Amino acid sequence: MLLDALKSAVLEANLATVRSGLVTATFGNASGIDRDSGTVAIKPSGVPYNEMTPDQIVAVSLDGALIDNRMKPSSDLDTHLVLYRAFPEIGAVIHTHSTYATIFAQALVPIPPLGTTHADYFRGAVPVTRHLSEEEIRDRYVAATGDAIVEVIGDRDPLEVPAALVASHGPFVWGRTPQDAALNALILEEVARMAWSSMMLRPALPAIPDALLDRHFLRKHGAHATYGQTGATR
Ligand SMILES: O=C(CO)[C@@H](O)[C@@H](O)COP(=O)(O)O
Repeated sequence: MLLDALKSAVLEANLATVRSGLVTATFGNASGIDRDSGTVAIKPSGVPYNEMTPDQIVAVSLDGALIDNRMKPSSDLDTHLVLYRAFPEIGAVIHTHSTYATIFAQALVPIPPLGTTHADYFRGAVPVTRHLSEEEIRDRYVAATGDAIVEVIGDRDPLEVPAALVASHGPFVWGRTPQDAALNALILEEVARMAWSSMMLRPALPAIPDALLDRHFLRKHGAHATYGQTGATR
């Protein structure tokens, strides 16, 4: 993908998080990667979304070297880079402080799969990371945040659980494309809100048959599906 096209797609994903009500002020950040060149494009740090332009999107290499240095890259850059290096399947990463997902992150509670809406996008609970050690916080906070996400996803397919809640911080979400990641970030907030409300309505919730959850996920993302807005292509 040409760098200009990648920057435009990344800008659009950043603006989609605003339109979806997932970010306020300058919180959050979206990035995308062109796997052929190993170029990552990410939101500039601290720039108000309503003033953001494609040429302000910052390009860096997968090891973090600035390709163009007109703007300072997002302060969460190293988290995004850790995820791109660990998950070669993904093409975009989005971080938000969306309200309900952040409630679960602050409460250190995974988002449970309480319904088929969840199952359509996330295979199983959306996990919460561990807290970072004092040394990690002091010496390599942003990169260690990415390490904790990779650890909590473990050996699962990152495209089957395209999100994790960073303990006491907020969600990081990903997908095959910036558009896919923006949709996953929106759905994550929706299922977090549904789960929180269901848990308030009925604290002792009945279990859902795994067969129902699996059917919904595989129906949308079966082994030969194309992820993203268009859903399964089977
Ligand atoms: O996670 C946080 C702050 O906790 C960041 O998303 C937020 O400050 C946005 O920083 P950037 O503008 O991307 O550097």
